[in-house]
Amino acid sequence: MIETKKLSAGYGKLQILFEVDVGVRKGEITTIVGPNGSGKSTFLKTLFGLTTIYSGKIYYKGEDITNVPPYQKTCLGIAYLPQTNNVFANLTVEENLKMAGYTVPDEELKDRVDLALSVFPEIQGLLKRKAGTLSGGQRQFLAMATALVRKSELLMLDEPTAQLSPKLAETIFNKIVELRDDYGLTILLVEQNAKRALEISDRGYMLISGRVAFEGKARDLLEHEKFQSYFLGLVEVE
Ligand SMILES: Nc1ncnc2c1ncn2[C@@H]1O[C@H](COP(=O)(O)OP(=O)(O)OP(=O)(O)O)[C@@H](O)[C@H]1O
Repeated sequence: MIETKKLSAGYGKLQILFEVDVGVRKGEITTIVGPNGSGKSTFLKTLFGLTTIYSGKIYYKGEDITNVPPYQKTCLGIAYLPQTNNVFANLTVEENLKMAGYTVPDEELKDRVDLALSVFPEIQGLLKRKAGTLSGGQRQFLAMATALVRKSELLMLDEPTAQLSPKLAETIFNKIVELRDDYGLTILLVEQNAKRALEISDRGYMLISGRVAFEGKARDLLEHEKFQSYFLGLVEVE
């Protein structure tokens, strides 16, 4: 679905990613884990076109989209949900949902909003509330719901469970699984809660200092000695 080939990128002259090869398969959940500052968020930003690319390529459905600007990527079906500022704070929940489908005819927009609300009933009673007044979890639900209204095919989520209670985080993980299983979305996830994220994932990548340290089936990664050691803090990963 989306694939990078030897992708090197950063901010201005500050290089963060070094020849990163990642492949995200259609209909799967792929998770990127790694220590703080290893470049996980930068990788998502780079895929969406928000950093400086020095070399390498990004392919989406086989097409080279390395130099395609963010708004066109949205039109291609790519949704990027950053950790914060992922909704319009000054608009109501309802306005956010309608904005996501502003090019869609009214009748169809209504169907899409109804569908999004059936997946995220948590925001059904909040339609007239300004999005800026929502809790972190409710805002995350709304952000994911707007991707459904837009009919995005690839959803890139940057730490969607950050600062949420364990119970709410679990609900978010369940929604992500639902989006894959019931709506066929392809998901690329960056998560601090690496263990739980890999448990719901098909494939995983570990990024260390801007390089892919290892990759594989999520289950294999969970059982990988290096991974276990790293996350249990038993040994240093080189
Ligand atoms: N806008 C920016 N300008 C310059 N440097 C940045 C910018 N954003 C991030 N960085 C730097 O890029 C490096 C990688 O950061 P990034 O946020 O991608 O890591 P991460 O793996 O997502 O970390 P975390 O788990 O802490 O969110 C860090 O050294 C960070 O300071």
